[in-house]
Amino acid sequence: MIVTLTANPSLDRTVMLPAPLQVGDVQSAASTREDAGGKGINVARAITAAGEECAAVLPLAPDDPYDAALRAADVVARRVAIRGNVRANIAITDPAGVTTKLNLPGARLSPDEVSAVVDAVVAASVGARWLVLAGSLPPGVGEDFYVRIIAAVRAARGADAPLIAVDTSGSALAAVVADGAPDLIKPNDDELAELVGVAIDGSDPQSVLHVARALVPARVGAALVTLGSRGALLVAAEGAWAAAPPPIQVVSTVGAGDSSLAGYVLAATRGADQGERLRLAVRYGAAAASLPGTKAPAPADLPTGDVPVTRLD
Ligand SMILES: O=P(O)(O)OC[C@@]1(O)O[C@H](CO)[C@@H](O)[C@@H]1O
Repeated sequence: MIVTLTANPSLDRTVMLPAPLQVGDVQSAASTREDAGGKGINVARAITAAGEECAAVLPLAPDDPYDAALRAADVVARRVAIRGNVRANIAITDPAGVTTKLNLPGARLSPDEVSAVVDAVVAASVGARWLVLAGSLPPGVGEDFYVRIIAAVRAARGADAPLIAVDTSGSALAAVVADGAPDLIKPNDDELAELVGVAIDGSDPQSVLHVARALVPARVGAALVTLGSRGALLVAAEGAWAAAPPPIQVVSTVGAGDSSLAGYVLAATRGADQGERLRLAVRYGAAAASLPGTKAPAPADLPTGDVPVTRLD
């Protein structure tokens, strides 16, 4: 069983343009779509589509329009009732796959709502093998929110606590790395550079590895560093690997990182070694990038091309 938390879900509206975006101009869209989004929901959709048991915890007002999209998304949701409404995030894509994204802050949670989310994650984590904490934090929860969740789950579950993966950025990621001892983080190269405070050349695997090694294994169990069209790096205690994606036609890059994380967790749950986890992560990321909007990939969407995995150290 895998559990995800989406503290800050979003109704993802994707506007598909027939030509590149012209900032400041009027343009007609070719089509639009709406997905129940937010990083933990996206991870849960990919994991569920792969046939693994998964529950997605999220704060959600009972009458929120987001719920209709969530019901269509085919995930087992554990809703924590709140008063505010889910934000709507906008993505604009063009025929070349260039994706422009506008993300809103999200609804503020009251202290009672924050506690209810923590309690819901602790309750959902019974019997879970992985807990995925994913996405930005909404106003009101505090930048150490994921640290608080990790501590609560580990205190409640003890030796049976799930492995914990975190996909976030900025101060929330800094807090987790400082005090949360997560089993896995999934930054992209920009997020990793901001975290460590040094420039990274994403085209040079050794540059990424050097920076990630400042964290792994001293502060986090492993780092899955996604590099967009260049693939990803996995840095673990026992070694580091790089993998390049197969050629694909990019449609929308929204959710590609989430699908990579889903691929890693799926492979880990099935007992795969680190190299195979990275390979599946890259295949899932590529599949998501080849789909429109925030559509999560199913196994049938995975690219058939080769994904070479190279050992780095
Ligand atoms: O503001 P956050 O939580 O960092 O990102 C939110 C978001 O961009 O992440 C997903 C793609 O990764 C989308 O479904 C969603 O709109």
